[in-house]
Amino acid sequence: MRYKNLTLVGPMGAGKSTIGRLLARELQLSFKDSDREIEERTGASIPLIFDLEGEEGFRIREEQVIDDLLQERGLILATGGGAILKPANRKRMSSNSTVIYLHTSVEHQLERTARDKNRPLLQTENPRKVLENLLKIREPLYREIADIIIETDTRAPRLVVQEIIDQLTALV
Ligand SMILES: Nc1ncnc2c1ncn2[C@@H]1O[C@H](COP(=O)(O)OP(=O)(O)O)[C@@H](O)[C@H]1O
Ligand SMILES: O=C(O)C1=C[C@@H](OP(=O)(O)O)[C@@H](O)[C@H](O)C1
Ligand SMILES: [Mg+2]
Repeated sequence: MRYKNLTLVGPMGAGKSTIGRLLARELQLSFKDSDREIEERTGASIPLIFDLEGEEGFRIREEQVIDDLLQERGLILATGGGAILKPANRKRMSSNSTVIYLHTSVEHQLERTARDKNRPLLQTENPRKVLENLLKIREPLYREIADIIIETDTRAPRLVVQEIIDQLTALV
């Protein structure tokens, strides 16, 4: 195993879930998505968890899942866009993985999330404003923990994967 764990961070629509799966296939590593893991453990969808427990309840579950999953080795972990908010998560990601920030403009985030109703924070009148406001708070945190930053606006998923592999190879 050349790599320790790899964690993908970035805003909604950055492609964390999509790229993580492709990258895991390419590197023959196992793949986990923290949102899917929460859904499997609870038997509830992300929107239902937000309805029943609020964002705060969801964040507690997310922290537990990230802590558990990053105990492993050789894992590719796609996180949710807000996972970097908790200092404990940032610490766990930094110490137990190489962190890859998938950078994406709000314009592309909007395009990529428009048809998907499974992101409770975007079920509003003005998702653009929500994404802009979230990015103001979160962008410095993504940058703070990133070992590698990958631009995704100009690359199809396959090329994002290739760029990640190129940058990882340059790191070691
Ligand atoms: N680099 C890319 N170029 C074009 N579309 C993409 C890219 N990355 C992801 N997508 C598409 O955007 C949508 C959201 O991707 P997803 O992996 O769910 O993002 P995230 O997990 O970061 O919220 C999906 O339909 C996916 O196919
Ligand atoms: O940005 C966020 O706060 C969230 C992002 C979502 O994951 P994706 O980034 O994979 O869409 C999911 O964790 C939840 O809806 C909250
Ligand atoms: Mg995702």
